[in-house]
Formats: sequence, C-alpha cells, structure tokens
Amino acid sequence: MRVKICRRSAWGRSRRTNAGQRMPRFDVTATRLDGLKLIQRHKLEDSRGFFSRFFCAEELACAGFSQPVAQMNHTLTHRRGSVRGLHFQYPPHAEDKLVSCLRGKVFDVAVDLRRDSPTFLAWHAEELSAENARSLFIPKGFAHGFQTLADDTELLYLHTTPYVQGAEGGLNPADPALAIAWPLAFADLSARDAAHPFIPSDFRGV
Ligand SMILES: Cc1cn([C@H]2C[C@H](O)[C@@H](COP(=O)(O)OP(=O)(O)O[C@H]3O[C@H](C)C(=O)[C@H](O)[C@H]3O)O2)c(=O)[nH]c1=O
Repeated sequence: MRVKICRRSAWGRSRRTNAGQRMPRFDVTATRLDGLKLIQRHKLEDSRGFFSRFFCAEELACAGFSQPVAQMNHTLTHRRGSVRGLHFQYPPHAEDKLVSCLRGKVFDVAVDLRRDSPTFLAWHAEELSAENARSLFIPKGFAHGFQTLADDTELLYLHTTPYVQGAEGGLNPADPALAIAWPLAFADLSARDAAHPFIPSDFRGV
C-alpha cells in the first residue's frame, strides 16, 4: 500500500490558480525502502498544453531533498532494453539524487546499501516516464540504475554532491545476490558496468 506523505503544501498560500485550478505541486509517496520516495509531479493543463513544477526546494525538503543542487546531469540512451548502473558514490561524497524521465520510459531501480539497514541489499523499482511525470528521490546510501523501456530515452538527474570519479562504486546489474527483475534482456551495457564485480559475501554496506 502506498502511503502519501507531505500532503500539506509548504506554501501556506492558496493552492489554486485564479481560475480555481489546483496549483502545480507534488505528491510524495513512501516506498518499502525507508527514505526512497516516489514523487508525482502535477500538471496544470490548459488548451496550450501543461505547466508543471519540476523541482521545488521548499516542497521537496519534506521528501528528504534538503541540500542544494550541486550538479544536474542529462543522459540519452538510444536502445530500448539498455541498462546503466548500478552506481553510487562512497562517503564523504555520497549523494541524494532526484531522477526524472524527460522522454521515453525506464524501469528505475534503487538498491539499499546502508550499513545495518533492515532492508540491506533490497531493491525497489518504479516506472518513470515523460508521460507519468514521476521522479524517484534516492537518498545517500543507495545505488541507482535503470533499464530503458523505450528507444531514445532521456533522464535528468539532480545531485546534491558533485561527481568524484575516485569515489564511484558500482554493482553488477546481473548480480544474483540482488536478483533484480529486469523487464527486458540487456540490449546495451557499458563495458565498465558489465565488469562490476558481484557483491562479496563480507560486504557490510557503505
Ligand atoms: C556520473 C558522471 C559521469 N561523468 C563521466 C564519467 C564517464 O566518463 C562519462 C559517462 O559516465 P557513466 O558511464 O558513469 O554514465 P552513466 O552510466 O550514465 O552513469 C549515470 O547513470 C547511473 C544510472 C547513475 O545513477 C549515475 O548518476 C551516473 O553514473 O561521464 C561525469 O563527468 N560526471 C558525472 O557526474
């Protein structure tokens, strides 16, 4: 059962336009992995199309996005079925990440790597698409990866920590210890991602 949180608006003002339409805002829903949140963006539609608030520091602080955006990344992945990830950064460069799909569709996966977490090494996936206007908030301590469900899929990432190449870690998307239920056969995978070692039995988290 999805539990909606952050229902109240952070604005305090009326959440309606002059025409009485609901102002764009977000619905934030908890997942079974503590801290990992699904964010639904609302669209304010009219005859021209729609207006949607893509990010709001004030409104999304309650989702856990409480640090400034340090970096914004954009990826295009050509082939349906391609997999990128699973990546994370080791402390002190661990990052919160907001992942959104601007074009196409992805099976977006987060893996809990938090030491002593009751859901350690558990994974959770959400379908993000340009159409469903959903984002995944992925807090520090999680690895992230995705499989595209459409050709020419574009993702936008907001990161709270800059990229530090030497601090990057990776999980092998085919790791049997994770048993991620990828929807499609892997169409494209970087040599680097294919070479991530399987999780060692003595791995206790990050
Ligand atoms: C993440 C990043 C990478 N790079 C460089 C490193 C490589 O030379 C090149 C491509 O990197 P990579 O192959 O890691 O790109 P992806 O496989 O799309 O990785 C991303 O996708 C997975 C699913 C994520 O969650 C990460 O945020 C991100 O690592 O860009 C940078 O210069 N800055 C950056 O912030």
